[in-house]
Amino acid sequence: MADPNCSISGPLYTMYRDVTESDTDRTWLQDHTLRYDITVIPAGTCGIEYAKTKGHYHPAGPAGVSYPEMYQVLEGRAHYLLQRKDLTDIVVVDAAAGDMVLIPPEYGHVTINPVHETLVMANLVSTRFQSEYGIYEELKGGAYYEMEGGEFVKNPYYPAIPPLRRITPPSLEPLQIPTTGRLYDLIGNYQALEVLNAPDKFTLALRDLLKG
Ligand SMILES: O=P(O)(O)OC[C@H]1O[C@](O)(CO)[C@@H](O)[C@@H]1O
Repeated sequence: MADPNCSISGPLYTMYRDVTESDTDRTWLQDHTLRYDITVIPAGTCGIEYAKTKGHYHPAGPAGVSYPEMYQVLEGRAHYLLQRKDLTDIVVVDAAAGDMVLIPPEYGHVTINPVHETLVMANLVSTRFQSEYGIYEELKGGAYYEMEGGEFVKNPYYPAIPPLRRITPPSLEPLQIPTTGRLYDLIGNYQALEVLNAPDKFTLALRDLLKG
C-alpha cells in the first residue's frame, strides 16, 4: 500500500479457489489444467488508497510466452492495473459488471475496487504455474496507487515510468472468445480457453490486445 502503516477492518480481499457448480465442471477444468476462482474485494480504503489485490506476474510457459488470465466482473466495478514486465506500458482497464478482461502475457496485474460497493469478480487461469510476487514485494505494490477520489499516484519506489493509459475492456473477438455471457459458461469450451494454457498459439492477437 502507498501507506505501509495503513489499517483496515477485516480482510482487504478474500479469494475462493477452484470453485465449480458441478463435479463434471470440476473434472473438465482439472483435465484441462484450468481453475475458476472468485475474489471479493469489499469497498473501502486503507488510509486513502482504495482496496486492491497484492499484485503479481505470471511466468513463461514452455514456449517462452507468459500465461494470460481471464477475469469477469460479477458485481461492482474493477480497475485492472496492468504493467508490462519491462515497465514500458502501464494501463488501467475500467471494467463494469459483466465485462471480461484478459490479462495478456508479459503484464503483471493488480485489481483495485474503486467504488463504494463490493467488487466480486471471477477468473479462469491455468494451473500450470505459480504467481510471481517478487517485483510487487520489492517495489511495494504496482507502479501506481489509486487514491480515494480516483487519482493515480506514481509509486515512488519505481524508476521513471510512462504515464498511465486508461482504457475500456479490449474486445476479445480476435481471440474468438465469446464475451456476452458468463465467464463460467466458457467451462467446457476449450477453443475459447486454450489461450490460457498455450498463449504461444495466439501471439498475434495477444500482442495487439491492449493497443486501444
Ligand atoms: O495473488 P494476488 O496478487 O493477491 O491476486 C489475487 C488474484 O490472483 C488470483 O489468485 C489468480 O491470478 C485471483 O483469483 C485473484 O483475484
